[in-house]
Amino acid sequence: MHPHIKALYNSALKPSRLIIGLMSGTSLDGLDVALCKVTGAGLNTHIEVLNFTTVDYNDDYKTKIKQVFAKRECDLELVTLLHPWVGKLHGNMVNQCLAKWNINPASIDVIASHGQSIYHCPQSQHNHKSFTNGTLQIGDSDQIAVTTGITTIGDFRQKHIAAGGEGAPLAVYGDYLYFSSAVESRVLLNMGGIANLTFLPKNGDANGVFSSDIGPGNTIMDAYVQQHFKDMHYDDGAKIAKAGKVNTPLLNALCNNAFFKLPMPKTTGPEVFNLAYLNAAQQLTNTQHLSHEDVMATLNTFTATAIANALNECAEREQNCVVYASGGGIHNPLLMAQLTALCPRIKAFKNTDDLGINPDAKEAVLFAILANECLAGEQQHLSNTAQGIAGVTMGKVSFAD
Ligand SMILES: Nc1ncnc2c1ncn2[C@@H]1O[C@H](COP(=O)(O)OP(=O)(O)OP(=O)(O)O)[C@@H](O)[C@H]1O
Ligand SMILES: CC(=O)N[C@H]1[C@@H]2OC[C@@H](O2)[C@@H](O)[C@@H]1O[C@H](C)C(=O)O
Repeated sequence: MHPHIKALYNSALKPSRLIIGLMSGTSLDGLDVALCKVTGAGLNTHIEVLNFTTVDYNDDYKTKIKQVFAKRECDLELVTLLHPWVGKLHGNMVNQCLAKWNINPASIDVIASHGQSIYHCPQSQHNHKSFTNGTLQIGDSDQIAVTTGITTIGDFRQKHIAAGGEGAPLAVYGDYLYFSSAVESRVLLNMGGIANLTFLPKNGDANGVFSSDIGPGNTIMDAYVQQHFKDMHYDDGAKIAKAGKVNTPLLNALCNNAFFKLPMPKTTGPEVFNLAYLNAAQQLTNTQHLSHEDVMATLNTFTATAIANALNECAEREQNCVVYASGGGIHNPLLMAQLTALCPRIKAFKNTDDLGINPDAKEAVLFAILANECLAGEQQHLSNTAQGIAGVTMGKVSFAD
């Protein structure tokens, strides 16, 4: 037997494994690195996050990725070069974290790497009759494995697509295994660049479970701030939005998009919700003259409205749903206040902290769970074609040498 296969086999047999989850989201703020002790598998999974950090990206990374990010047309040579370059960078970032945490790389069973999404196009979004769904993540796992010396499982989304899914949201698998409750109906709400939710009705009935993107999270607000406010990446504490007034015609135009009319589950991305989307809505409503504060106030309310509509749909399906939020949006006080006001039928708004997972680390932890399932899961517990949940094991294995 190849020694790497033997090592993986031994890892799979252990009662618990050390797995580093890596997530690089659509906000391009940094690489989330979560060192997890994962015990068991399937519905008996237990997670302890031993260390978590976000390694900030420098301007060079952001500039390079933005040249190809969510762009229908771009330099294919640059995409080809970025794939190994991002992988190597992520590998180096893991090495830095391990050194800082004083952890021997040999003690890590595997790295679980999401990579950097650069384009996402479900069938509902592209106009090619001869294609189904597509998504592309760069940051080659072979580079991470060779750079760190640690076996790396990556490229999770392609199997989902191969099995008929849209390649996202994958959160549903980990959310179901880790957060479902027999006594409480839960909605796991993540507000990163794009907002998504997982609906977990109480009683553990897997047939009612689904996960869906629901609209922009921070993506348009971030893009607007970056375009108009020098050296700012986002609207810290919603200070800009709080100083403005919502423009109703612009808000209505922003809310008028085919994506919002599709039933859940569905996926989207910054390919749709971007500055061009805002510009088109401003032109339509003749609101190009608005102050930056008024635009940000309107964008904040647009984001809250789209999220609230989806949460209210969940509240109609199950009474007394409790929302457990995660992602950078939880740090936006205006967004959170609007959500609470717009969702009177949601029993309570909490953070995943209340369930033992740091809300900023949640997505990186989810990929650690997916890698754990790839390695030690005995079978796929969740499968529901009608809800876009492919009953497959995801992830590709890269060895260090
Ligand atoms: N103090 C704060 N005030 C307002 N907004 C904040 C604050 N802190 C973080 N955010 C928002 O959270 C964003 C980062 O969120 P997060 O790291 O969850 O995104 P991501 O993982 O890249 O996204 P995705 O889940 O779509 O892949 C920031 O760009 C910003 O918009
Ligand atoms: C293609 C892609 O990277 N999609 C991300 C993005 O960020 C949030 C939302 O859009 C979600 O669909 C997905 O990530 C999470 C981790 C998921 O798959 O569950």
